[in-house]
This record gives sequence, C-alpha cells and structure tokens, in this order.
Amino acid sequence: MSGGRQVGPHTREWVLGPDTEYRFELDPGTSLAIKLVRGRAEVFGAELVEGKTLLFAYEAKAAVFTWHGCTLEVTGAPSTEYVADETPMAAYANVHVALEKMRVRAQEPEPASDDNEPPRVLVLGPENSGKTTVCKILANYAVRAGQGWEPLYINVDPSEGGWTVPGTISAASITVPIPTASPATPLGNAATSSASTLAANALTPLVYWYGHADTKRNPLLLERLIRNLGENVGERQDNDPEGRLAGIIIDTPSSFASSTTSGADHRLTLIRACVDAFRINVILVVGHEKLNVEMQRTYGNRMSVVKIPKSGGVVELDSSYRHRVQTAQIHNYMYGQAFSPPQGLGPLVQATPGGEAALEQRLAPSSQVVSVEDLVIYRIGEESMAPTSALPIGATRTVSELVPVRLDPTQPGARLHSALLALMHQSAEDAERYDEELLDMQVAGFLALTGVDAKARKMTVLAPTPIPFGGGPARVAIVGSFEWTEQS
Ligand SMILES: Nc1ncnc2c1ncn2[C@@H]1O[C@H](COP(=O)(O)OP(=O)(O)OP(=O)(O)O)[C@@H](O)[C@H]1O
Repeated sequence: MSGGRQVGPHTREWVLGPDTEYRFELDPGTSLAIKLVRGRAEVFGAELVEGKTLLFAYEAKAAVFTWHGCTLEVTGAPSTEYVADETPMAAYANVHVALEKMRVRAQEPEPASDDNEPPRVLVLGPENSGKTTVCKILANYAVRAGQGWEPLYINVDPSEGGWTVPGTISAASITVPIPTASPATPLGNAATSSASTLAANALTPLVYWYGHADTKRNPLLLERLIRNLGENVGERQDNDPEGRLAGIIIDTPSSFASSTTSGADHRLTLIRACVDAFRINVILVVGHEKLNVEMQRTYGNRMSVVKIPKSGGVVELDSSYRHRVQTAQIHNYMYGQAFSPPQGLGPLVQATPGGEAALEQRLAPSSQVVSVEDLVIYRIGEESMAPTSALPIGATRTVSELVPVRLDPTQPGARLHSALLALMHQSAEDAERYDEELLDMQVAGFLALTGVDAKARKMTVLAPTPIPFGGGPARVAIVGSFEWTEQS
C-alpha cells in the first residue's frame, strides 16, 4: 500500500491517477481535512471545489474518487487510508446514463406509456453492500447533470436517520449534491430541526414515524407507512409534472435482502409495498446474485432488474458502530454538531463539513414543562393490557400490531422516561379523529421526555425549538423504542 507524501507534520499529499479513489476511515473523536489542490474529484458523486477544504468527523468512512486524476492534501490521522484503483464507479456511471435517458425520454410530448416514464429506482442489497452510497451517487449525478433535475430521495431504512432521527421513513427533493461529512447527518441537514440555524442546503423532508430500527419489529406498521408515504409522494408528483421527470431513488434496509431468516414473507411483502407505492420501474441489486435472480423472476417481466457490483471500499459496520451512529443522529437532531478541525490545520483555513454551510452547527434545544393532558402519548401495537384471566371465557388476548394504545406517563409501567417521542403533525380537522388515524399522520418534530412529575401530572420535554402546548386541542406524540441519552 503506497502512502501519501508528507508535506507537513500532520499533512500528506496524495496524487491520484484516473479512475482511482482515496479511501479513509476515522476513529471516534478524530477529524480529517481534505483539500483538492489540483484536478477534479468527488465524494460519492458530490464534486469538490478546488482550493476548498472539507472536514469529515464522527467516525466517517468515505472515499474521494477522481475520473481524470487529481492531487489531494489530507490533514489528520485516519485509522485507515489508502488509494484503490479498482472501483465500481464506471458501472454506476453507466446506470446514471441509463436513468438520464429515461428522464429525457419522459420529457418528450408523446402520450405517457410505460416506455417513457421517468426512472423510479429501488436499490436493494445485503448489509454493508453500499446501498446508501449508490443512492447518493445516483442522486448527486442527477443533480449535477445540468438539467435542473431535483430527484426525490426516499429512505425506507428505519435504522438510518436520513434527514432526522432513526426510526423514520422519509422523502425529500434533492436540490444540491448530498454531502458526506458525518454519519450523524448521512443525507445532510434538514430544515425541521431548528429554523434558526438553517443551512442554505437544508431540506424539508416528508417524515413518517415507525419508531424502531428493526423492520421485523412491526412489519405491518412499516408496510402501512410505506404505502402512506407512497400516496403522499404520488400526490405531490401528480401536482408537479416537471418535478416528477427527475424520478425517484429509494434506499432500502438490508433486511429486504436477507432471505435466510424466518421473516422472509415480510421481506417480500415490504419489497412489494415499495414497488406498488412508488410505482417502481427499475430495481438495482447491489452485489447479490441470489437476490438478483429472485427479483428477476418476480419483477423481470415488467421492469428492468439490474445487478450492479459492490464496491470493495464499503466498510463493514458492526452493531456497536451502528448504535453509536443512531445515538449521534438523535443527539445531532437536538444539539446540532460541531466539527473540530484536525491538528495541523492552520487557523486561517476556511474548512466546511462536507460542503455544508457552517463549521459550527450548534443548536440550543429548549426544555419545557407540559401537562399530561396537553401532550397525549401513544404506543403503536401494544398488547391489550387485560390479564388473560380477566377475559371472557373463550376470548383470546388481542394483540394487534396496528392498535395505538394511550399511555399514562405518570404510571411507572408506561416506561416512558428518556423516551424519544415523535410529535405528530395535526391539522384542525384532526381534533375529532379515530385513534387509528394516528398511524397515517406525518411527523412535525421530535421530543425527548426527560422527566415526569406524577403528582403534578406534568412532564419535562426537550425539543430543538419551543413548542406551543395548551390553549387548543392536545398534541399527540408516539413513542417507539429509541431512548434519549444526553451524551452523544
Ligand atoms: N468506496 C468507499 N470507500 C470508503 N468507504 C466507503 C465506500 N463506499 C461506502 N463506504 C462507507 O461504507 C459504509 C457502508 O456503506 P453504506 O452505508 O452505503 O452501505 P449500506 O449497504 O447502505 O449499509 P446498511 O447495511 O446500513 O444498509 C459507509 O460508512 C460508507 O460511507
């Protein structure tokens, strides 16, 4: 493995040949600064600007790829760094070209048919195959194509935070290339966290709350949310004929690809839910022959199913890393994140995290006290609490995955302390609603329940910005299985 040329105590220069990439992995608590000195280069499809320094932190793992060669100046001490001359970028670029042809064809004024639909792409693959990276690259190439495309990026992997916190599925139009500075903000910043520190490239995503990282925990709920998101996206696209031409790119959970578990049925049901809900017309399978054959058999007669190679650079992420990242994503939602430049980066260097607006993205969340009558909390899919002995003879305990159960936070059995809550988006018509309609509501924001005073029937909640409670219908929140911890 050849190394970079030392050009300062903490800085190395890497000269990259055409079609190669500089890969790195960071340890906790470290950061890395990369400056493009000469040539052209990109991080997962997002172009670097010559002379500008980019910062990476929070255990980021990524690569700077160049089509025609470049020189990079790298400051900091990654745990791993090397240049790879074998990458799947040519294959990914071919996919982009094919998608671009579909977009252009969809612009033509011939009557709409299956042959001139914009690309609606479902990306499938096993754990650590690089699905998210492929989605980013394809979305970023579309944004860079110079046609004004704003593809819709959809994340249906609840173990990833997307633009907000883990436990969600979400969609947003991509208007500027997605940066890769920190796994705490895998898709860049969202405007929903705090309006006061809006980055210019912050997005307003559509968000639904599933509440868990694991798709097997409540597949019925996930399926319903996928269909809700699909309906919402479909309506938006029908009202925006220009916008829909850029198409859709969907990142999926790795459980959709793991056929050996007993949850195989759910897996296929959830894939079908995505195919129907988002009217998928292209399936990309990242490096998995068996899944590719399975998808060819099921969907090959009505859409393109294409196997694409996995990158040798994808890092195997273990469960403790994933847990740390989820905690960091929740923490980032409340507090934002600050990037400390690595040792050796001159004080005058203007560095930005992954191309985002500011080095300091600190938020000041507000803690507020709310009465339990003004914030009503539900859990979805709790077993009915009546003991079996209290049920009429012959009746079985009802266990429904889709029943919202109202919780009393003042009861110790509610297990709500330190819970992360999704605050639902309520409209005036929602004042009179059926409990089941809670399942179809979008998320307005997230709260952490940090204290309960049972006697006073009050709770303390933390949110990025103050939320008006009281003086109207009660607000509704849903709890999942994520906990709030102060330290990230
Ligand atoms: N070419 C590369 N060089 C270095 N790191 C990479 C490369 N491609 C991907 N990675 C990193 O590898 C990790 C896993 O990639 P990614 O998240 O795309 O995989 P995934 O299949 O979506 O994961 P999951 O199992 O969570 O669904 C990420 O940290 C990503 O930034």
